[in-house]
Amino acid sequence: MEIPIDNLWSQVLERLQLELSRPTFETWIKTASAERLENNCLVIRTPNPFARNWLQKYYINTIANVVQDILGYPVEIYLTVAQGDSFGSGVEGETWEPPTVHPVAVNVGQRQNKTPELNSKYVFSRFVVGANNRMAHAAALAVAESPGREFNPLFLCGGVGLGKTHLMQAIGNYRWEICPDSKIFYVSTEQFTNDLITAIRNDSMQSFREHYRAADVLLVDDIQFIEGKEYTQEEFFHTFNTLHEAGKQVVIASDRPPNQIPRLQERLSSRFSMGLIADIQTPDLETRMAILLKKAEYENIRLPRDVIEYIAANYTSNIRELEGALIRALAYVSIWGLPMTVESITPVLGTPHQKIETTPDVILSVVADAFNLTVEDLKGNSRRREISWARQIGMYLMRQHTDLSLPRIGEEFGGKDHTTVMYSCEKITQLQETDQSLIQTLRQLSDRINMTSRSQK
Ligand SMILES: Nc1ncnc2c1ncn2[C@@H]1O[C@H](COP(=O)(O)OP(=O)(O)OP(=O)(O)O)[C@@H](O)[C@H]1O
Repeated sequence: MEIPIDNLWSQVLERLQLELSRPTFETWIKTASAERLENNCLVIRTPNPFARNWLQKYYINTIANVVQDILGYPVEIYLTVAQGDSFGSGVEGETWEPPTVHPVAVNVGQRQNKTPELNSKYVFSRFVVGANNRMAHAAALAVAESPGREFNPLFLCGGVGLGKTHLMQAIGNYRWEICPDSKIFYVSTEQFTNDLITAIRNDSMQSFREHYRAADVLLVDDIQFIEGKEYTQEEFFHTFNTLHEAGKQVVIASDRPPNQIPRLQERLSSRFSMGLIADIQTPDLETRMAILLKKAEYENIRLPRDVIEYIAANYTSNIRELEGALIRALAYVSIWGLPMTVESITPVLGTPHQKIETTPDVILSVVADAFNLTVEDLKGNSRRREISWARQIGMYLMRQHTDLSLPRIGEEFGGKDHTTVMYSCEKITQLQETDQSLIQTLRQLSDRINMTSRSQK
């Protein structure tokens, strides 16, 4: 017999209250409610789109595990947004929808599990055209309208997070709109190499070649990673030639022009240059503001002009970071019920040196919570990999967020030596030079530390 929904939810709350820190529980879990349980799907209602996104990102697995424990069978969790959310955003009764993706038919050798997909948000209508990307945009549109003609290959190049993937996938999405049967293959260079290795290992080179050479439009991302990979270059050269000769479109994205990719075979470099090389520069202030406006428009949110200007002025070189800043600002004001003003969002977007007063306990509990550990784990002596990793991150964050000396931080972590703290801080600092996801994790943890500290004032 099915358990009544209210009963189920109160059991879930009881369990989560024990598992999660108080601020996390109060902010994200307590404000949500269970709506119905149907066909092994539990629908949970959240107060606003940001709470939904946050739960989706950080706590969906924890909730699913607890529900499974209680019910004795696995359920899928669907998150919806309550009518009339606290932003007055006009998003009414928004329901959870699975993201629309266009799966690309892939069947190379044994590889069935990884299906590259096009992001349905990466369309031309969502791309803001400015002086920095005008040519790349026009070329992409021309290719989308008549593939295999004028610009073949189209080689898009530009720095990190400036819209290469967006434009490239917009071509794919556009083609799909017009011609749903066309074979659009989007692949990262790394994936191409992995497919090749799998095909060699499984003795299925024939199907690997047939697969890639059947594309109507081949979109290859991050081609700079092909450097020095002789066999991948060889195979890609032949794939490219076959497609090009058959009048099929190839679009390539890279963080630099072909002639600056080291250890790239000359014949490939010259083929990459025989169509059009269109570069994307960093956007100017007006374009960055227009991007924020467009983003807000799609999210149904009204943003004051000075807020847009403030964010755009502070995030100049990477649009992914610009978007991230907007999302963080929105989450912050939503959670604390603040008005959307420059003053409200400064603490969360301010410079890293702007510290909100916090305590070691807050940092310990935020870090423990984020890694599904306990504060005792962080203070203990276990050398289990996940525990020492979380401990190193915790030490680094304590150094960043407080004025405590290295020995004092060591004490907070159960009496560790100051050299251990120093080593951890140096290691985490160094890793950030190459690890984007670590930077993001640290930023999210910093936000949570700031939010929690603010709530305890
Ligand atoms: N002109 C634009 N208008 C609207 N959104 C944009 C624009 N340029 C980039 N973006 C957004 O910025 C984010 C990063 O873009 P994208 O992933 O395409 O960058 P990229 O150049 O491929 O980065 P990487 O080098 O890391 O692969 C995406 O969310 C994208 O939608």
